[in-house]
Amino acid sequence: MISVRSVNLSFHHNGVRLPVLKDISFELGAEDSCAIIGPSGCGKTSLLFLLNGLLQPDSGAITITGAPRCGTILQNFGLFPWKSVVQNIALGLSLRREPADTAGKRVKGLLEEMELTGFENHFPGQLSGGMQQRVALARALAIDPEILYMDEPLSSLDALTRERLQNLILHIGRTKRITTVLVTHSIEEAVFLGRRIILLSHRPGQIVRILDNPDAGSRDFRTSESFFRQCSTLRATLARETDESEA
Ligand SMILES: Nc1ncnc2c1ncn2[C@@H]1O[C@H](COP(=O)(O)OP(=O)(O)OP(=O)(O)O)[C@@H](O)[C@H]1O
Repeated sequence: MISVRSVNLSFHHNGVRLPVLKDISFELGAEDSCAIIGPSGCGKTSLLFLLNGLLQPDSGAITITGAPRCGTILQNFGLFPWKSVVQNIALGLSLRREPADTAGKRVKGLLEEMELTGFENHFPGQLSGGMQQRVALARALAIDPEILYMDEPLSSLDALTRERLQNLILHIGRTKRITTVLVTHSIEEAVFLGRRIILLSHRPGQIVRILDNPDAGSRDFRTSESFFRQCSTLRATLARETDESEA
């Protein structure tokens, strides 16, 4: 469904070309769940932006079959502080000029699903981090996406809220049959949510390894032996990669 072939990306800054991603190739199938992890500044967000079309590669090709509907959750939730919960959730629907009655029903359903009923007219600044994240999730889900891109969606949350929302993302991905692509700094989160884990090197980011993680996909996985084993493998690979780049 998503095919990335020999993709290179660089930015130009003050007349200097800064290579950011180098020779990236991978494929994801429908309903796959993928986590992208790597050192700070290695190009994870840039890769996500290439996938969702916000950036174009210098060379190589990204092919996504079937023109699927895509939702994106940006770092720090990306909510509009001056818009209410309802207005934030309805944003994608308004942009698509969805009739008010269908949009209203959809938003009401999502408010219930994300346990936000009663907070319709609150502004993001009046909500906890976990609630803001549920608003961001509701907004991304409002357009009924087939692919959901998430850029460190849970990084600013406390441990338990983070686990609850990881469970929610897992549940949503499975029940709504959405392909999910998640950028994260957390080894545990990558292993819990990614059936395929793409590990990038230091900038310019190259794929060091794609780890198959077929047991991801159930809540119980978090406490299983296989989970801890996969976390150790990923941690060791990440540490090795960081050491080599700093040597
Ligand atoms: N628009 C831009 N113009 C110039 N340089 C940029 C631009 N966007 C990103 N960069 C640089 O490209 C590199 C990769 O950035 P990116 O945000 O993709 O990395 P990241 O792995 O997501 O980082 P982090 O883990 O810190 O969030 C960084 O060095 C960043 O400073």
